[in-house]
Amino acid sequence: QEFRLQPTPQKYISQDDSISIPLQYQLLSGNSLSTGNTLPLLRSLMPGEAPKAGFRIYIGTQDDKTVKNYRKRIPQKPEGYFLKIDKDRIIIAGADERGTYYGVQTLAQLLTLDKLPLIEVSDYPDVPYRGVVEGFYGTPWSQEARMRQLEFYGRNKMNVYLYGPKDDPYHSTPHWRKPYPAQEAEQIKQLVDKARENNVIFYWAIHPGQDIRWNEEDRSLLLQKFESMYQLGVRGFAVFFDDISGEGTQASKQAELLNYIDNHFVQPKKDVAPLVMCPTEYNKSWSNVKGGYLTTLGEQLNKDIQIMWTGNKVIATIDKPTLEFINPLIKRKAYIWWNFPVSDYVRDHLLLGPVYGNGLDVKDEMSAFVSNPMEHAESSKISLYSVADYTWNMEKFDSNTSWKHAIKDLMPLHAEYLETFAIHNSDLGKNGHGFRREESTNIQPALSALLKNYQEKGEIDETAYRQVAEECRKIITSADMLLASGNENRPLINEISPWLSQFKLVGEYGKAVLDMIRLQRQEKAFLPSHAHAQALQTLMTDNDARYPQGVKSGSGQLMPTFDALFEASTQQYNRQFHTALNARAIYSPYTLESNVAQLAMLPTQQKGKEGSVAPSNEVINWQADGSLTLSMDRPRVLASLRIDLGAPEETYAHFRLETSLDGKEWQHADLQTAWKGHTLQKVKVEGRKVLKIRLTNISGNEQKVYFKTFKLTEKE
Ligand SMILES: CCCC(=O)N[C@H]1/C(=N/OC(=O)Nc2ccccc2)O[C@H](CO)[C@@H](O)[C@@H]1O
Repeated sequence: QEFRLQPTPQKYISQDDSISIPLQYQLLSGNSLSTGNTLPLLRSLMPGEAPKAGFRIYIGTQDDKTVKNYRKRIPQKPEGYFLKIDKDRIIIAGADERGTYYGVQTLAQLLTLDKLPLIEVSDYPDVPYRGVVEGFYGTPWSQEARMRQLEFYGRNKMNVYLYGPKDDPYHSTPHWRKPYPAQEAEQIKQLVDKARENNVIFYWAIHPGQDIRWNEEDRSLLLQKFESMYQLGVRGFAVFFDDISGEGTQASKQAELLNYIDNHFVQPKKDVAPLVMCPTEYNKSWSNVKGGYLTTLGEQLNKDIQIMWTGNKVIATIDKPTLEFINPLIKRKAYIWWNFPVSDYVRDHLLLGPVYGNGLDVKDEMSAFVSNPMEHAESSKISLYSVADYTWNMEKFDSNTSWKHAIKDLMPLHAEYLETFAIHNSDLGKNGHGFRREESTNIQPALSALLKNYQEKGEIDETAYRQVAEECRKIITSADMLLASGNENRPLINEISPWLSQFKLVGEYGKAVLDMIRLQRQEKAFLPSHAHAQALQTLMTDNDARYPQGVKSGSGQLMPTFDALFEASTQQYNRQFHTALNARAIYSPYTLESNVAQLAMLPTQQKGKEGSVAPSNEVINWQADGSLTLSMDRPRVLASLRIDLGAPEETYAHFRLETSLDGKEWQHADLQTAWKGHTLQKVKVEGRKVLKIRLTNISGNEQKVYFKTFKLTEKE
């Protein structure tokens, strides 16, 4: 693709002329820039500063006399800037310090061209706060990953990063009251310094709700913790009340605490960004408007306190009606927490597709738009690049153009291969939130034409066949090219390599299945392709041992089509040659349904005769009457069932275990008698034929348990 500025500027005028990049220049900079990272950035980009040089660079904010002649050209918007490149000078004039910094970031992109175009850019962001909330369940990002992220945000004009990883014990229960130990504190300080260098506001979030008490003591402990973070350099603070139950959920208490923090900490400090809070009712499907939680916050919270919102559901795209619902209730513009590309509820999938589905007409209805990303930091950059683009200049946002450039930005030398990989690894698969994404859009018409013609008429659509064969070749090549891409983006390849290996198998499987439908009338030649296809199916399901969360690739369109063609051609062959070849593609025959949200996200796995639900690494808040149901694709005879809730014996008395052959009639299975003294229950289900297994909390109260083992073995 041709060159573009990222994000798309509000106004860009080109004189269709250019100059060679000045090797020497005289710098006239305003006093306002004497601190901060704007001048260091400029000097790192253009090292030829010389007092007597003819070429001049004028840089400053609108109060500086160095840019007073251009004052009127500066957009009067926060973070706005005016950038002009002329034959003998460059002017970078910002409405404020961050705007000037952004002007330099835009210049940095132009300096990657062979010659500097003579242009004028008048630019500013549509959405005031733009960035990322590290707010997912699962392995928090590493220090190195976070440092790289902050540089990425500086380059893409994102101005906030909210630190709130659910699994950091000092962010949430049990240690939110305690200061960080020295080592972790030093790491936070490093991040804060890196954020300042990239003009990003580092927000530190606290998640006290699970056990906060509404008293003087906890309030002062929370303020002391904020004070200790302030000493580390933190200048942005957030309080998250999401995913909690009990006392902590009262709106008036939450408002009282937040106003106190605002009045006694944020305002008096003068150099702290507006306080941000995440409400307990943070999406429409969970809100009970009549209950008054949101209106209480709206009425009682100080006006400058920001209130987060994920939309009509936990995972949802944001459109005008979404904001027309929430803004009047909270009496301010919602601070959008967008739960994409977060994948902590579909950890076997990578979400690398385009950012789409959010309204382009909502720039004035939100105070912020921050993305909750995947635990895979580098992989998340495909989406984050587009979020930066969307929030800076919303009306000009083009999902597909942005996606292509995001990929080129991530791996310029392997962009075409990464694009092939990304387009086939974008859907989430079935999940508890019901949120899906398009996948394999480039080849989807050929896949459905090929399958339709074959299934309905037993014929091969030659055009579709050729296109699918070509795509399989590209898939195999792309996987190898990316795995062998060396150090272009080693951190990215380290994250995605399990999926790259799986992706290659998907390509091979497609080729084998195409051979099968081609050779289906040839009694001997068909067999090796059938055998190879089965071998590939086995290899594609075997990876679970190495990766407990599972590794799925091409699960939206490619695999369902290839599996359907495998089954149809084998059935056809069996009919024609009176054989009994296995005509069932191996895929996980187990599906999980649960109304316990933290369980609903867990993938199921099959290894030979073993079927299991992936273990969870967090405490499960198993609500009263909450249940988990494991369903098979067909009735199977059990040899054993092992359940480990990581809790003492008596806990199992709170649960009822049942099996069913039809999903209607349920038989009790005894959890208690199986195994004295250990937490691992070996349930006596020997020889029982089941279609479904269900575990229910019948205690009438919420149970806190671990979900360590839920594993069945089938009889041979
Ligand atoms: C303002 C947004 C709060 C939020 O989204 N919280 C979590 C979140 N909460 O969603 C739930 O469904 N949470 C939940 C519901 C009931 C019981 C326990 C957790 O979903 C995201 C995707 O899984 C997680 O990454 C988030 O940390």
